[in-house]
Amino acid sequence: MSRRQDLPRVTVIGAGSWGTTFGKILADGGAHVTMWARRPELANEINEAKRNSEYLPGINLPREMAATHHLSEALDGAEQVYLSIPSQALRQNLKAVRPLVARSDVPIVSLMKGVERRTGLRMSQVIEQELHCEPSRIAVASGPNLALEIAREQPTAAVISSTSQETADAVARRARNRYFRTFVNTDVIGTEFGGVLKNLIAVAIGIVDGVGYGENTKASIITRGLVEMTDFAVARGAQHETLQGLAGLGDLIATCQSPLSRNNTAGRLLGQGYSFQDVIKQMNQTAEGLASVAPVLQLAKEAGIEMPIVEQVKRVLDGTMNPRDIAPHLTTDDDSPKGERTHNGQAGGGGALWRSLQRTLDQFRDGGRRPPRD
Ligand SMILES: NC(=O)C1=CN([C@@H]2O[C@H](COP(=O)(O)OP(=O)(O)OC[C@H]3O[C@@H](n4cnc5c(N)ncnc54)[C@H](O)[C@@H]3O)[C@@H](O)[C@H]2O)C=CC1
Ligand SMILES: O=C(CO)COP(=O)(O)O
Repeated sequence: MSRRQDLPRVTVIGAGSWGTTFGKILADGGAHVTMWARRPELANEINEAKRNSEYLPGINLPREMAATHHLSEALDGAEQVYLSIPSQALRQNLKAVRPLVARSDVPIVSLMKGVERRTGLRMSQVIEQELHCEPSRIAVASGPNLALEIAREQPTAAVISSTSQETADAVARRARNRYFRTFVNTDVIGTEFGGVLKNLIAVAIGIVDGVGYGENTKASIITRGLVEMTDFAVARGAQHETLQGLAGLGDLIATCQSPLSRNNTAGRLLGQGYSFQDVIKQMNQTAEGLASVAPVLQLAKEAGIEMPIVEQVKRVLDGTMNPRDIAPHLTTDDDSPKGERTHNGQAGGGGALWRSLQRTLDQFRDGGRRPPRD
């Protein structure tokens, strides 16, 4: 594995579709990227053919990308570490990563969009626990980021979030290039939950698509889905505006519209009548939403938040609801008409004032030199 000594070194753990695409983003942005792949044959293919034909068919990878299946080799000298494996496998992998990330100033960046099924924790929380690192060292990347479109270099925006403005800025500067623009924010909770929750709404969209329902149904689910996402995330500590940004509305639109989305695809198969077990067998890539439904509903219950769409996705997954019945159930099933507004949508007064204060503060802090806020 040869390395250009003059380039900044970054490591991506996980060489699936998003890990490899992000590696390409970083390499095209001027870094030397070392991918860690679980399987040696995939590492060989990336090294020798500059391809990852299973996950990114037809894409040529940059010369500045190398790969290894040895974790210690992958992490050697990394200035930033990006994590992109299925959320349910993160904790066990971090146990092996921990002794290898010796420097305490290396930012750790989550590219993942799931919550841990057993604990309900977000990925940044799992990282904090397993790597014993300060939250300020952790960043998350999210947004409307369908891997294959970005690998084809189609212009895309994303948001990098960290509780530390400095960490968010450093990662955003590294993770950008001519086709990939990064904004920043400091709302890690909202940014992570945006990515988790839009997957669940995309499963719902897939289900009604599979049934054969049209655009009214889908637009209704997307709109009400955003309300559910916002109510949930704000109740768990997010800022309302984050859910209106790239990591919320932006990603919701991309994922609900695209047949490239694995969550959308899984939903479509369910809507066509396949059982949950059949869908799992047919999916050869990660559909995070399927594992996130139960922990999200548990967190919603604890926060006293109603999520009728997500509830019904769970019932379809459990086989206790016919996918055809999902559409009439866009609100909870009582007779009283519901107000359309989100629980937390009273942002009109206090929220607007807060936003304008924040913008002013940002301008003072930034002096225009930082990546823009999402
Ligand atoms: N593909 C996409 O368009 C995007 C995906 N994401 C997120 O990125 C994360 C990773 O997803 P993808 O790369 O798309 O999934 P993928 O299914 O394409 O790849 C997953 C990778 O993890 C590896 N893996 C599977 N089980 C593992 C284990 N137990 N230990 C270590 N490695 C394991 C696989 O071999 C594969 O290399 C997910 O959280 C997903 O939500 C985020 C944005 C875009
Ligand atoms: O997160 C994504 C796009 O932003 C990818 O969505 P899927 O995981 O459903 O493919």
